[in-house]
Amino acid sequence: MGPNQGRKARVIAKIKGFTDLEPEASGRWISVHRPKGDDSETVTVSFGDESACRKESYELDYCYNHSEGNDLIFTREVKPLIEDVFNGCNATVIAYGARGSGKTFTIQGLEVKPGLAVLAMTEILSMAKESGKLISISCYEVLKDHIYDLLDSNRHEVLVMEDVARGKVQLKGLSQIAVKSIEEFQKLYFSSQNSRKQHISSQNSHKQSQKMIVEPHHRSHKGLIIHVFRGNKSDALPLGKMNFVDLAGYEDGRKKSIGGVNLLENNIINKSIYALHNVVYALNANEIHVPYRESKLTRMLRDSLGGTNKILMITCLNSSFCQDSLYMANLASRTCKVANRIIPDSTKKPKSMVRPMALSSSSKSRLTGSLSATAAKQTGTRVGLLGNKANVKASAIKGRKLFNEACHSTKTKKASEEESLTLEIVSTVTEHAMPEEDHPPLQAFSAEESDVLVKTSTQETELLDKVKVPDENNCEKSTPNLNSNMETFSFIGAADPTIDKENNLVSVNKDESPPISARLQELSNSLKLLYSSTPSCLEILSKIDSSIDGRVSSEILEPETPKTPEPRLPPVNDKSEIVDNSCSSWKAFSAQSSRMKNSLVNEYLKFLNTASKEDLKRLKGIGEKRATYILDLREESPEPFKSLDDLKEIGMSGKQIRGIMKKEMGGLFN
Ligand SMILES: Nc1ncnc2c1ncn2[C@@H]1O[C@H](COP(=O)(O)OP(=O)(O)OP(=O)(O)O)[C@@H](O)[C@H]1O
Repeated sequence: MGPNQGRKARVIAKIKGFTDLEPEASGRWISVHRPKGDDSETVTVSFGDESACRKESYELDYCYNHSEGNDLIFTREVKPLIEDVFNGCNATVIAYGARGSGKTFTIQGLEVKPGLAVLAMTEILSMAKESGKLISISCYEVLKDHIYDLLDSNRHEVLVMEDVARGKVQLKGLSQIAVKSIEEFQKLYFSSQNSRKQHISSQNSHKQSQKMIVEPHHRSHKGLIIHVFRGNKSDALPLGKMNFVDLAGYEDGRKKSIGGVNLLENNIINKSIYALHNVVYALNANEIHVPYRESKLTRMLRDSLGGTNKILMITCLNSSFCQDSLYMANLASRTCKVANRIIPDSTKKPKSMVRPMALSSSSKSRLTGSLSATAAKQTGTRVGLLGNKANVKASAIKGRKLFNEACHSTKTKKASEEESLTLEIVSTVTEHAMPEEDHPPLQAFSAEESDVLVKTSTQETELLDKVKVPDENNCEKSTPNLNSNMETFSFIGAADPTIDKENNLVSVNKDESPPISARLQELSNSLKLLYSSTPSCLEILSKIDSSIDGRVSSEILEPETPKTPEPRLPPVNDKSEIVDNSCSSWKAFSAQSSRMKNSLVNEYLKFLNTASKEDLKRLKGIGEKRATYILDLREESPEPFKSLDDLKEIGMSGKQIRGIMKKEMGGLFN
């Protein structure tokens, strides 16, 4: 593996080999410049044939050309990661790129031309045999932000359960099957990856499957997890794991026709590709806030991405002209960059190269799936409420990253260390404040319940007990297969040393929001504080409240942390004093008040975007029907409510919305 410049993720590219249908001459579209040959620290990938007056160039960590095969990529890039896994780290290899760019060929391969996962498994099994380690695998797919178990004949949905305090993730319902030979692995792996169509036709009566039948062009991310244990007995603890992810092909959502592919599905896919790049960018740039929560995939991979774990991003590039490959190379190059690496060439992109990442309006974003809009808003809300400088800084950094052309992280190392230190203290307190035996039960929670902090240690032990290994002496009998009694279990390692402090700390303090009730309470307290220090403000506030109009929703700004006003306050019950002497106080208060209202509006919208059905029904004006409709909207788009105007979509008039907001917010003073 080439030099990594101190970054945890390496971003490389692979130009697809030629198939019989593609003439080799078409490969001239991409050229690679390696200044120091194989030892180049970075390479430049240029697009455009020789006659083109202008070439697009991108800098990446490395690029394998069309004639370089999976064997070479394995030896140089993946093999070193396997050593890390046997030393207790997690590693993740992710292939992404335009449709048909060779992702599956790279990860899975063909029976005669094994892909990286198969080559890795061969090596892992050989190392496990030598060192007496148990190996098991899990296969899953992420379809429209839902995860399904591919080793289970019923394709059960898998739930992501997070032990936020420990930075661990449990994938509840995900099968693990112990494997001892490469043949056994290939049989399981290949059939799991290729058998979805059969599954659909054989499960016609199943509701979920029926849904899939009407969408024959569905695409999904597919993943393989290779689990390495410390020993070879069923009670062995996990040592490390290796993930292989074959992301669904990128396709520009603005194309007039995307070949019959569901636009919404395409947007969800693209959004999750961007989300993954945001996470890798944040990790590479050592940022404090890592936006794991922006997609199901990043949430589920969280414990493999952070800390000392390793990531290999493989950008698969079509060998003949493909605009989507250009986008992907552009994205890869941004992910690859850290603050001190600016590539003059790739910053001069035509507008079309950046538009997919720009902020979009509320209604448009539902179609275009603009990640940056979502990210900025979500983070802003969280940051504003946590009310700490480090958070604000993290938000600012985040807002600038991948999806802002000119800016890069400017956070100094010192600042980062200071922030980490603060976080570490908080984390330690959290750990010690809750004795092991007092941990509440492990809970499965979906995206809408994901703000809840969950502790898992006792359950981990229980789950570990359930790990089953094929009988040493009767491998044939105990080897599970897809159609027989598979040993299905889900667990997370009780003493997994690979979960690092960084990841843990970020989880506790940066990435999690308190539940909505706590967040509203916090705002309520700020308002009460403000009110108690300026009794006359209640009157002013009520005037302001009654003047809330549609503009609030369309002018939602990045919310800021409410601050308790500093200025000296006029005597109680003396309104004339207020009028005469508090012009600047009034301005401060007025600005503060509108910030708080914006915060509340954002919280309200966030709640609508994330809350469970039961919680939704607690809101005034939202009954069973509306709650169900809201959940339906969220199925279609992960964040349907971006401004109060969007509430019109659930049949609420502007007047109703204002009334509801007034009642909800008014309730804070009860
Ligand atoms: N290096 C290569 N050499 C020869 N053929 C290749 C190579 N890479 C890919 N192919 C062939 O190109 C076709 C598309 O490749 P593949 O299915 O891996 O693309 P993909 O990116 O996974 O597609 P999708 O986006 O649809 O998932 C396949 O027929 C595959 O066998």
